[in-house]
Amino acid sequence: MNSLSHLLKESWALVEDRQDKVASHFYARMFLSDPQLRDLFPVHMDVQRARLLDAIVSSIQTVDDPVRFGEYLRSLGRDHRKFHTEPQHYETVRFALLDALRTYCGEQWSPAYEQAWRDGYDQIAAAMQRGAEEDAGNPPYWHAEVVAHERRSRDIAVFTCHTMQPLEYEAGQYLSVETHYQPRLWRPYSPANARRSDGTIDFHVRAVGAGWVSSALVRKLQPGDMLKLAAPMGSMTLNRQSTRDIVFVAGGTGLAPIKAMLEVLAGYNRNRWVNLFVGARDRDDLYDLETLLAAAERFPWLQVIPACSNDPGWGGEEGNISDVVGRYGPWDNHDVFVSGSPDMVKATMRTLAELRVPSIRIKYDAFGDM
Ligand SMILES: NC(=O)C1=CN([C@@H]2O[C@H](COP(=O)(O)OP(=O)(O)OC[C@H]3O[C@@H](n4cnc5c(N)ncnc54)[C@H](O)[C@@H]3O)[C@@H](O)[C@H]2O)C=CC1
Repeated sequence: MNSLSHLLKESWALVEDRQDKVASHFYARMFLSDPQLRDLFPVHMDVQRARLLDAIVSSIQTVDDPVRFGEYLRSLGRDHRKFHTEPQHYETVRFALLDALRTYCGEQWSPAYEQAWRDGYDQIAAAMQRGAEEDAGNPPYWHAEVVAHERRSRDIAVFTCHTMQPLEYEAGQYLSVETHYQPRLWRPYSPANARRSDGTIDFHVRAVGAGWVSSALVRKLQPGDMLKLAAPMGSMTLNRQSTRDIVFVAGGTGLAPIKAMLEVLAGYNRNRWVNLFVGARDRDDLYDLETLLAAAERFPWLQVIPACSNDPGWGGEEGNISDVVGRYGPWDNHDVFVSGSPDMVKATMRTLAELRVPSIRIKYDAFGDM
């Protein structure tokens, strides 16, 4: 660890257990110095409170690996164009961040910490601004009209929208979505299809307890509604050069990006065997099984293994998908893609480690509950 990242981690550890208070102070300072910034955030700040600070702190802590995170930060900068972020906003955030840290570290704050946070923040801000500049030819976000909406289970919906301008993304990536039912709350979802020439995109969404956006997308959204979609992010994409067989592991609506990659493979694959493991709580939640089984009939290289974790006797594999994939191994010579809740991803990574799958062959994009 170089000294910059050591100083950042050491100083963050001093306030980590009071991060709620650090966040409140940070937002208060930010809105005080630039009241117009308040308009960029949702009405109910409690939902948002942890997000921006979390993102900054975890980004800053990656400064010791600029190659790996450079692209991530640039895409974050592109994504932030949806907020109409201006260069002076980065200054305001920097001021508020340092003030919050200084206040909560108290006497333990030192000039070395101050310099480390300034340098770390400047590096991420510069990478994000570069990303935003490179994307200047695209709109800050895309308008899309909902053209179809279907409830597939108690709380899962599949809907299709049509973007007014072309939106380029790679199968496996995600983009943030905003609906007028929950203004200024952006949540990430993955297109569930390869890019189409007609500009339509499918999304799979489950309404989860506190997820206001996901609930609105499942329960209120209807054809004719408009959505905003921000720039694509994420690195869970296919490598066309690879000749290795593939294992896809999907938990719940984490199936969406995997289905998009499967569609891309359907266009060119001849000789890579593909095993698709799909986990759901019960039979009702296997909301796309018929389409997947039809694809397996059509493509001899595809095998679909569905499993239910909470539906004893449903007639197929039982248990968490992370365990089911382990029962079918070894997978040490495969490219593996994992998509689902953060806990599902973690459990699957443990199984894959036990099966000695090299981590360099595993791709995942973990993002929080939606
Ligand atoms: N909608 C989208 O476009 C995308 C969604 N996701 C994520 O996928 C997740 C989908 O959630 P739900 O549909 O509610 O899934 P869920 O909670 O119903 O879980 C589905 C299956 O995943 C496995 N699983 C869940 N928790 C596990 C654990 N702790 N250990 C091992 N296996 C576990 C089990 O096999 C379970 O049956 C969300 O967290 C979402 O953020 C990820 C990528 C894209």
